[in-house]
Amino acid sequence: MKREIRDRLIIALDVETIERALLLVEQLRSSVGMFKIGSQLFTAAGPEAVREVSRMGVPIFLDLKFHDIPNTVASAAAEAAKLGVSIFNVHALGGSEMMRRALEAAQMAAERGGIARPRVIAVTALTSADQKTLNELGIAESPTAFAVRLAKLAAEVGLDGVVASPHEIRPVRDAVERASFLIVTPGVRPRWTAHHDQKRVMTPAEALNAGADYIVIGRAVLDAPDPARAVESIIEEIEDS
Ligand SMILES: O=c1ccn([C@@H]2O[C@H](COP(=O)(O)O)[C@@H](O)[C@H]2O)c(=O)[nH]1
Repeated sequence: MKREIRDRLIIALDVETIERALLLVEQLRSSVGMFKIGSQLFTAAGPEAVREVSRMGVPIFLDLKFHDIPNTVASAAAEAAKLGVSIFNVHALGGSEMMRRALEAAQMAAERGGIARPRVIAVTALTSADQKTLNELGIAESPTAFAVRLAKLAAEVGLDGVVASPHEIRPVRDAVERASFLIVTPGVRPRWTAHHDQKRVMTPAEALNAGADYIVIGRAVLDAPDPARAVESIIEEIEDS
């Protein structure tokens, strides 16, 4: 059971340098299943950050949330596949053609390179968004209805899953019949941390119990004086729940 929980933890390497990222990977690799490289590290250090972390032999979720015209996203998707990441994502708001082209391009690049295709997942409603945020954008639906609608679109296109807040896990599972549909869930907070800018939050245990395949954790671990100890505390909190 303990192994199973560890495998479902993704640590967000939201740091400024490759050196700090590699140190975190070294400290945490035996405690977590995957590492996420997002906008901060990728903008600071580029694809070399992905290559360096990859050299450490750990799976990577490339969280760049591609959202552009289909041709540009397809080209970026091919590059993501060539980097050998396990998962990358696009914004579902880019629409079905954009998502389909991303999937096809990743498939083709992986076949050409003789490597496994990364799983391609879609961001639904950002976990930092609440009803006010959606209203600002002219969206009257609740965050849950909005996220479920986008998840269904991603599933229809054939994507492998979604990024969804803890509050949308059960509704998405109910709406998408595919058992293998991956749900990756940020916006989780152990009992002992602040919510920061995250709005639709639950604890790690609640998110896993609701059916998340993976939970993503950043600041609760990155800001801790001892990141390895913070991960162990999170695992203990999950086991005690
Ligand atoms: O809807 C989303 C999509 C992605 N994220 C990313 O997950 C981590 C969460 O970090 P915390 O410090 O644990 O809040 C971060 O890299 C986000 O870019 C998200 O939070 N919500």
